[in-house]
Amino acid sequence: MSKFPAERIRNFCIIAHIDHGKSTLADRLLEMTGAIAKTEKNKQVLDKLQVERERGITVKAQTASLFYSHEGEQYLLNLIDTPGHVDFSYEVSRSISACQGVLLIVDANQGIQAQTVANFYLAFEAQLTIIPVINKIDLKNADPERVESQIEKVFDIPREECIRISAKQGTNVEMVLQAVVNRIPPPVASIDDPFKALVFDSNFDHYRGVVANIAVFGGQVRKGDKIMSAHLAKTYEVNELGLLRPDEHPTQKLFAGQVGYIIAGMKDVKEAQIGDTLYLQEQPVKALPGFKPAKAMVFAGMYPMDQSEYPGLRSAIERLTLNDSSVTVQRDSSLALGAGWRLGFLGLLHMEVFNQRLEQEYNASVIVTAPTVPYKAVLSSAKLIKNRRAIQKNMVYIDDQRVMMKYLFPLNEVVVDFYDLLKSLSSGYASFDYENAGYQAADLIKMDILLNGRPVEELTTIVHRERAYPSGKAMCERLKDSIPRQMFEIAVQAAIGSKIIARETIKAFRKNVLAKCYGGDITRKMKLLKRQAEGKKKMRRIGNVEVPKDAFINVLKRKEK
Ligand SMILES: Nc1nc2c(ncn2[C@@H]2O[C@H](COP(=O)(O)OP(=O)(O)OP(=O)(O)O)[C@@H](O)[C@H]2O)c(=O)[nH]1
Repeated sequence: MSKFPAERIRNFCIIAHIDHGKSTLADRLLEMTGAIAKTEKNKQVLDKLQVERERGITVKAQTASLFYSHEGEQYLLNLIDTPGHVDFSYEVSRSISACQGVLLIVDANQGIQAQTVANFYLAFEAQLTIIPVINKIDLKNADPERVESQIEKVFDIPREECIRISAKQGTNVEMVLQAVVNRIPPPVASIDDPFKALVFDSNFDHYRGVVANIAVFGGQVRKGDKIMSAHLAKTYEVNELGLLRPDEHPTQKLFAGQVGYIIAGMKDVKEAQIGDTLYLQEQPVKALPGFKPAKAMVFAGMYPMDQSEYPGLRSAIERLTLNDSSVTVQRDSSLALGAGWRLGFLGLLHMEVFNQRLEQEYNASVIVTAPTVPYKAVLSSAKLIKNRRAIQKNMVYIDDQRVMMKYLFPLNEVVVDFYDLLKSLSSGYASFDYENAGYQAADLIKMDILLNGRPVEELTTIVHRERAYPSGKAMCERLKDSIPRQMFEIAVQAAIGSKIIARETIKAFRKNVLAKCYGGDITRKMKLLKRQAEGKKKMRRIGNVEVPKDAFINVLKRKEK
């Protein structure tokens, strides 16, 4: 690719509340600039992961470089599509650091939602140019007038700046491209400076090692150059580099202002830290500011199904955390489950997605324990503090139909199923976002779960004293439903210290899988026994009780989704 002057480069990301149409707009922009063909098959092309396609959500930010001709000049537009769900907002803040502007998409029917507000502030604080785009104007009950009023009121952006589009039908999408060129400033990056690039994302490829996504803030880099990373000060030779269109498109060089990928023989995942600065060996530079580390909100234990799978699972977790640096990892071990890790996530969906990616992309099978939130314990005898429930902080009317409320909540109340509950109570109309407000004193106690008298440490929870009885009862009931009957009776109990507060009994039952097999068809018998053995692999033995691995996470959910 020929050298592209920074004045004709625009770096922007698409941010929005979940389902407001980011990925659909990205598809249209890719089609209109010829990056992908216009076919039915090309839907949500930037959602590459299996988990994204299955769940219909974006979890990873993706980059695509587009060429766009405007008034006789060719522009290079670097687009980053970002996730909408609260649990992945870290991806959004990282993407923003590589951009000068954002397209803030708002659904013409739903209007401003919690994530619209949270993402707006991320962009606003980073002082990026914000282009409001009202999407889905083709919907029967679209009300772009109302949404424009909301944007004016909540974000103080004049309504004239809003672009009304239908990403699905392609209406006015050309106006979005023009606005990107006309309103977003080019990156401030000079080709005459020494090479300096920010690693804003990275991936592990089984064959080529680390593939780092970089934004070039100065100078240029070419294949064969010797580069160093500020973090470890190790030297690497650039093997390959290029643009993401959205697939890798190798080039000879990357220049100031460009966004692309680089492969430089980094074999160890620890070598490509997200937020690191790359520079030429002979031209050291001052490191770029990098990122504030993400703060884990939900913690859970992860263990291999079988201890022999420990090394494999360890490298899978290391590689996946390279791709998702917001996960924190600490080694841990448990009597029942053996050696494993304690992982920190930004939320429950984040945890589920990480688990699913481990299984799908790394073929790793794991046991996940019940999620918990961080507490600070004061070890003193009687310090009883008043219960603190949600406290309302403020309330703003966005218009006559919507109100934005701020509450102070115990995190424990929010992480497990608050989001699902809020959605179902409000028939899907309410949305929410949260940020850490620090620790608060509360009257909490430790509740154990016992199976035939033996405590299952993975299911120990910290609960509010007033909630202990109903929560113990509910956990016992759910465990009763998740543990299949076995050859002996099983007592499921919840206890506070030595006091039992709830109990359920699972009756004895002998499952004879051969019962229906009359006569002597040995191959059929073997098949049935094999299937039973496979089922058993998904179980963990605690004392003499076999517990399905899903039980560890299922018991904490109040309702099935
Ligand atoms: N009617 C209509 N539907 C749209 C339009 N744009 C997107 N949709 C639909 O809205 C749904 C969500 O669109 P996506 O593009 O996946 O939304 P997203 O914002 O990328 O979602 P996340 O990445 O999960 O946050 C899909 O069913 C789209 O087909 C539009 O202009 N009109």
